[in-house]
Amino acid sequence: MDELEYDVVVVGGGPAGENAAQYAVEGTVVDGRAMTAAIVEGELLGGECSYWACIPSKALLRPVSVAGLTADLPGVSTAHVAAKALLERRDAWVSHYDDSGQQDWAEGAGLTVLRGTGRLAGERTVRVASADGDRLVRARRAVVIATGSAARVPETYADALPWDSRDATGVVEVPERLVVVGGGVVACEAATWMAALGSTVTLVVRGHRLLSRTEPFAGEAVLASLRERGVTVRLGTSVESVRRDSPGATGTGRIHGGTVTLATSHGDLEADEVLLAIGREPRLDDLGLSSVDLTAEDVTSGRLPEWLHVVGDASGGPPLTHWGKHQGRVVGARIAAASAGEVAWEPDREAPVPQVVFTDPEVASVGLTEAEAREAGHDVVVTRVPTSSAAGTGLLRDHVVGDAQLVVDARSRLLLGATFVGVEAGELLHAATVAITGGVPVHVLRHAVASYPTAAELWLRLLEELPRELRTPPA
Ligand SMILES: Cc1cc2nc3c(=O)[nH]c(=O)nc-3n(C[C@H](O)[C@H](O)[C@H](O)COP(=O)(O)OP(=O)(O)OC[C@H]3O[C@@H](n4cnc5c(N)ncnc54)[C@H](O)[C@@H]3O)c2cc1C
Ligand SMILES: NC(=O)c1ccc[n+]([C@@H]2O[C@H](COP(=O)([O-])OP(=O)(O)OC[C@H]3O[C@@H](n4cnc5c(N)ncnc54)[C@H](O)[C@@H]3O)[C@@H](O)[C@H]2O)c1
Repeated sequence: MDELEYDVVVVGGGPAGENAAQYAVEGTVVDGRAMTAAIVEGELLGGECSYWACIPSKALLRPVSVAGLTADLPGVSTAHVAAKALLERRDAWVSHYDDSGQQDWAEGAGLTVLRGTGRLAGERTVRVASADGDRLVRARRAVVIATGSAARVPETYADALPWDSRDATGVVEVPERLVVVGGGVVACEAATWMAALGSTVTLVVRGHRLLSRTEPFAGEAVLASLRERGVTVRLGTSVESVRRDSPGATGTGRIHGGTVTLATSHGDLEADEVLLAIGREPRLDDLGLSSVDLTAEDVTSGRLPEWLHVVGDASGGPPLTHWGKHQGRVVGARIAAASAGEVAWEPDREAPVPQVVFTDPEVASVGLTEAEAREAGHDVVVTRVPTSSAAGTGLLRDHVVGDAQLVVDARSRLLLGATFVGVEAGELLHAATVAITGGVPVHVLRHAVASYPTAAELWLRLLEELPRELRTPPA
């Protein structure tokens, strides 16, 4: 069997793994020699994000959102979604599922790409299996697990071959009637683009609200908007069994067989396809963890030997590309510093996790919700204003929906969390992330002047709503 050796071996070439490898080797010279790293990738370099998740979903959603905007903006003619052109835009953004551009990037960054499936085969050792045979790859310094996550498919659904998020982002055949199970991010975003492509969408949600990890007002705004665009949303509804006529593995994005019948707690539903969007799980099975006496739980709880690291969705942390990339940069820098006998600098304050849900209206949040902050024992002050309350947001379209909210700790005067719903929500969020990361007290934040008339003036509205005693420095 061929044997290879690198300083760092990263298993999984998604955004998290790519960043870990890049930061480990970038400019790092040890004993007069540049650090080397290999990325082991079993499918497409660039990972789920580039081909089946963030990129195709946002390529599909942006024109839908712009078309909605033109219908609400006098002075321009109203645009309509053209399904074929929309799917072509998606295909262009996923480079027609060809990763040669990513391969070029990796080589340019000095990284070696090993094609095949990686499994741990003892300490600092990865066995890479491919059609050309197996290779044993040894890591002089570190191995990084960056294998991402896979959609959850419970037994109840398995025989019906439901769509998962890969089918929804890679849609080729648009089902006439689509049932989406789940009320989270994938469900809300996919319902938006599938309805725009012409499906009659029914969202079946087990809980009593959408986007349950965000502030209730955010889920309510998305619920109203989905209903307005013709999506039927059934809250508090559980799926008890699923039956399908002649299921068939027809390929990603194609309808997987005949009519699907879902028996729910509120009666039967029939559809041409069912999209399962009920969460994801770290991809840690079949990774050879037992060869180093570890379990999947050891990995997700961080109980790892010093030579082994985990980043991205595989870590069990927030399954978001930017978070996985951040973990990748931190771990890569730690490996680089340790190789040089140094310790990488890291801030004391834990970085907050931002997220933008690209529904229309957008939902953007960072840090703690009001409920989470109270549960954590903070002395909480909440300030909330309509998103329409700044001239800069009002100018952007005729009907500005949604609210913006800050959650502040009254004792420290620090921002604990922020939620923006509506126009420019995703862009308004970063100021909150900066304020939390930098520990900027709200009485100082009031002096960060936003230009008139931009959406950022919403910050002024929010900070003006704070109680007077929080608007000036403590005596
Ligand atoms: C529909 C959808 C939309 C999303 N939209 C967003 C968004 O807008 N913004 C956002 O921040 N996040 C979004 N996410 C989440 C985002 O896709 C993930 O958080 C991100 O892809 C995780 O990156 P990763 O590198 O950890 O894993 P992945 O991107 O999953 O990459 C892991 C890589 O490892 C490879 N691999 C796995 N096992 C092995 C093995 N044993 N050997 C070799 N290779 C292996 C896989 O082939 C894959 O290429 C979305 C997710 C979905 C499902
Ligand atoms: N814009 C973005 O940042 C973006 C977009 C898409 C996905 N993502 C990431 O991908 C991850 C996965 O997304 P997701 O929507 O699949 O998961 P999610 O965790 O956001 O939502 C899952 C939903 O399914 C429900 N659910 C769980 N088990 C169920 C069951 N057995 N039956 C019925 N309902 C059930 C949950 O209550 C929840 O409403 C998210 O956590 C998110 O971080 C991010």
